[in-house]
Amino acid sequence: MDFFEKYKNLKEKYEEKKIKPKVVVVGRSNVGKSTFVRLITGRKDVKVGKKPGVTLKINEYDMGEYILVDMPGFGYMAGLPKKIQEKIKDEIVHYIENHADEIAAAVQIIDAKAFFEIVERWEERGEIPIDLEMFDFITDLKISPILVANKMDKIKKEEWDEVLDGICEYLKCQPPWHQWKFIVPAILKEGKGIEEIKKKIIERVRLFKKLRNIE
Ligand SMILES: Nc1nc2c(ncn2[C@@H]2O[C@H](COP(=O)(O)OP(=O)(O)OP(=O)(O)O)[C@@H](O)[C@H]2O)c(=O)[nH]1
Ligand SMILES: [Mg+2]
Repeated sequence: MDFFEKYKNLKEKYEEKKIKPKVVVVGRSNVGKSTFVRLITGRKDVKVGKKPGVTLKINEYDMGEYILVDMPGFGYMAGLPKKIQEKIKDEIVHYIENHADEIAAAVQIIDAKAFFEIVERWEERGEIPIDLEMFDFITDLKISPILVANKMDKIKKEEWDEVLDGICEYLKCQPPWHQWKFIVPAILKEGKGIEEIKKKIIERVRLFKKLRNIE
């Protein structure tokens, strides 16, 4: 390979890297972020686990059209010192801030059942629940959200609408939930909801590229 060929390859590689949009996966610890990443990438080496705090590093996966970014969980993690929790949250916030103009979408995953308990507990203390804070943070940066209400298997089918409408209200969106295209109920451990999320990711990635004249 001569010098120019080598240079051309490098340049192409660099440009490819530069223009590939990112899709970040965020959520509290143990909500199913890595379960989702494992499903969508098909990679068996993505660790999932019963204990919170399984993923402590930011991991990037090349999905061809975009880069998928698996984040550590934010918020309380049993057995993890508060200082480390704060450090992780700062890392996530900085990553998103520093890459905001490259992020085509944020897949925010919540545990639909635990969500209410946690939100109420924080509000009683007069604090802004971290899930809502994260949602506001993402949307303030003009990043398109995909909110995945996971672990719906823990909720009776006849209560689904009520629960999803409740989540909607917390996000300051008027119910009914299904008028909002960004909310997806899911049971990721059974692969349910994954196709819907994939479709939404691709829609947003393509729109992102179109608006920026990429390709
Ligand atoms: N009941 C139920 N459990 C699920 C579902 N999806 C994932 N889980 C379980 O939730 C636990 C946590 O899953 P992970 O994917 O490791 O969660 P995470 O958000 O990556 O967690 P951290 O890396 O600790 O932040 C595992 O035991 C999963 O099997 C679901 O749809 N329903
Ligand atoms: Mg994880």
